[in-house]
Amino acid sequence: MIEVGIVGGTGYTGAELLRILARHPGVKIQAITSRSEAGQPVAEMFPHLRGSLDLCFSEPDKAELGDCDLVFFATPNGTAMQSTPALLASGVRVIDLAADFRLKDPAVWERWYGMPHQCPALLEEAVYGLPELNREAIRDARLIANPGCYPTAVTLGFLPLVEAGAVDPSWLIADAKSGVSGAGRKATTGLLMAEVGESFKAYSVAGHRHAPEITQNLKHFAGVDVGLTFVPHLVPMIRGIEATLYGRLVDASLDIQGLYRDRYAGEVFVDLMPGGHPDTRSVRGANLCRIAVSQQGQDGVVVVQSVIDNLVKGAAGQAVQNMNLMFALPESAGLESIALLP
Ligand SMILES: NC(=O)C1=CN([C@@H]2O[C@H](COP(=O)(O)OP(=O)(O)OC[C@H]3O[C@@H](n4cnc5c(N)ncnc54)[C@H](OP(=O)(O)O)[C@@H]3O)[C@@H](O)[C@H]2O)C=CC1
Ligand SMILES: CC(=O)N[C@@H](CCC(=O)OP(=O)(O)O)C(=O)O
Repeated sequence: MIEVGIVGGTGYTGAELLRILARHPGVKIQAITSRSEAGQPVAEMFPHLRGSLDLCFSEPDKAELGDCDLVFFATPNGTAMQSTPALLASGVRVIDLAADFRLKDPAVWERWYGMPHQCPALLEEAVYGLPELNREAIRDARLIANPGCYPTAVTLGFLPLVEAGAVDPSWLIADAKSGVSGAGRKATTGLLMAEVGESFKAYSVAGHRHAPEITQNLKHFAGVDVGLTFVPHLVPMIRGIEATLYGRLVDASLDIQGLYRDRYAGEVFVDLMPGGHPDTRSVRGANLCRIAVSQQGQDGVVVVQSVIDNLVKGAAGQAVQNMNLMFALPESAGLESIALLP
């Protein structure tokens, strides 16, 4: 059994890790931290875990994380980088669900996250945990930077086109929409039901911190600079991201359906639809990115629709997929649940 610790067990991604790991056949949860709920039984806060998990929350500094095989950080940006060097030194592997190790350039990190990086020497070693891109490197990694939610939907949506050089890399548009759980569990006026219900708006139009992450990914497999316009929106639903992506085909006669089919052949957690319009509820609760691709008109504009559950393929499910690879378990262990309808 892999012995795991979770730092930040009361947040939405931490709770989702607990839901998945409580029934994972190869995992024993050793420690779950919360500063605000330390000492409280986890199943008292999360009754859906009654009978599945018999542990109390503990303070992060008392959780004996150094005895675990793996520690997940489901904490705000800038938290994992404080304790990751010591954990790695004691032989513990780390998966950070936040952004601390996603950007390779510490100056870019500081510009977008507003704080200096505490361990820039680890940025080179950290493996970006998108299995469909980095599967082999993930297997041997000590430190995984679990991708952001929008970057997962957008990168998987654009990947086949950009990797094949099939679109103009200087003209890529990502129009993305997220449910409110993407903003975490902390109380915020702007996330009250009366504020977000029956309304729909764009935000961070001047620049969002996921833009450099997506650009870093696309540039990596395009081999050239990319020009990306990324606009996130907040929609009145709880879970889910829908990203509508636009590119200009270099050759309008390209078989784009075939390109996607070949790229994602054998990928259990990417579903290419033959057409139609994937909706977020078709992936709710599932570790899946569902994609449809089409061409509009004769002028070579390709439109990709990519949907994920932000808390599953966009966070906790992807983290467990990475863990499975790191510990040579079946990649889909613990991740077989089908989406919930309605
Ligand atoms: N929500 C989403 O869809 C996604 C989130 N992420 C990222 O995952 C991370 C967690 O997100 P989410 O679950 O939504 O966040 P939440 O705000 O819902 O939860 C944060 C958790 O971290 C704990 N925490 C806060 N500060 C500290 C600290 N300094 N030291 C230790 N623990 C701390 C909190 O518990 P307590 O205060 O009691 O200790 C809480 O359990 C974030 O970095 C987020 O950006 C990534 C992809 C998607
Ligand atoms: C709806 C909403 O507010 N979404 C968050 C992004 C989700 C997130 O938690 O960001 P990471 O994936 O980088 O951790 C935002 O726009 O800041």
